[in-house]
Amino acid sequence: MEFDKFRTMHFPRDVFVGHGVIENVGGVVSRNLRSGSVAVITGNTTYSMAGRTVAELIESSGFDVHVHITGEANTENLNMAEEFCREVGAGMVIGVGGGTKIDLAKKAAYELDLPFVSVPTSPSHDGIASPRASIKRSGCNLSEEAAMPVAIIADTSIMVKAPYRYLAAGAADVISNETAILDWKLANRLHGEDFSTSAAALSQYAARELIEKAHLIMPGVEESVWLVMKQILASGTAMAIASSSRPASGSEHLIAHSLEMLGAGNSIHGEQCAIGSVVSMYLHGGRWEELAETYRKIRLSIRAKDYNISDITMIKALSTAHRIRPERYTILGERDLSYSAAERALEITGII
Ligand SMILES: NC(=O)C1=CN([C@@H]2O[C@H](COP(=O)(O)OP(=O)(O)OC[C@H]3O[C@@H](n4cnc5c(N)ncnc54)[C@H](OP(=O)(O)O)[C@@H]3O)[C@@H](O)[C@H]2O)C=CC1
Ligand SMILES: O=C(CO)COP(=O)(O)O
Ligand SMILES: [Zn+2]
Repeated sequence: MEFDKFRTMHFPRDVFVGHGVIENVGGVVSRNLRSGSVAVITGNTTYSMAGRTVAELIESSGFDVHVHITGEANTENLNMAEEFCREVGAGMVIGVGGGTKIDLAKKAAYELDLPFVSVPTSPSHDGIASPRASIKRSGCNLSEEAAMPVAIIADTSIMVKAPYRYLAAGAADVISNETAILDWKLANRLHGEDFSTSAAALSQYAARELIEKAHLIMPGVEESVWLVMKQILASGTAMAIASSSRPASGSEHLIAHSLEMLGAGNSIHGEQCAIGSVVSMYLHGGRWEELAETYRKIRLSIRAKDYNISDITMIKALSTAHRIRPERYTILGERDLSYSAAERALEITGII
């Protein structure tokens, strides 16, 4: 019998995590830059937190470096980042910042076929170590294929300075893998969707580690950033194995995306995923109370009103979330949840 299964996976060749690892940036450039200059994509705040240091370290290693300061991850800023890389003759793109700067750099590098290096300054979600980028297109921010970092330099002494809320959100993004895996298994059982045992095991391991160690996730503690960052890396690797966000994105992410489109108040990605995972676990008939308790331990609210999300918006977001990515089957099914069923699920779980 002929064996015609194949899959291509891309992994980083260097991963540096911990105190002061930013010092490794010069070495990373010399190992990965074949020709041209280095383009550093960063933000206003993150330039002073880390972007400037990255540029100085690269320059003092003898390379030509150019800095581009940008804003949110939308198509306009992506086009400008690509244009900048072309103008400066970039042979490598380095993203220094939170999720938005990493995604712009990652997608620009992918479009220009250049090596990409991720220097996250905030542990806000697992996209900082994955081959996926979320570029806002027509109000939607589903992740899309992008460059896998050739190197990740996650300096915990910089990341601990980001507001604690981002650390809790990053942890929640990984913890919410619990429901993503249940959804993936369901899609495999009901529709024969391809399932990777290794990607699922890694993704679930990352979530379980953070659930078991939630009491150690605290504001202002570098060790907590280390703990979460390790599992962000594991979750990103699971997505690299699957060449898809499937191991880390199921119904809870559909609810998060649905909220983004309908009005997510002042919530950020990981907080939306936390809310989504609790109600989704309830719909799966699983231990949603364990998830709710874990989020309480890491000081992350799952109450919609704490983010200025109205009950009506929350109910509508849950009820219609399945429409967002119809090809990715989840517990939300293929029809809108009835208003009363969605309302009941959200009331029982304490979200509204
Ligand atoms: N690729 C993927 O798979 C995923 C991507 N996303 C996307 O990621 C984005 C959200 O990322 P997120 O990190 O929350 O948002 P931002 O990149 O906007 O960062 C949030 C804020 O934190 C600041 N900041 C970052 N690091 C530090 C630090 N060390 N100290 C002080 N301030 C800091 C940033 O400054 P500055 O102004 O300099 O940027 C910014 O003002 C969204 O676009 C979302 O769609 C979400 C999930 C998955
Ligand atoms: O946020 C992600 C994984 O945590 C990416 O998920 P999406 O592909 O649903 O955008
Ligand atoms: Zn996510």
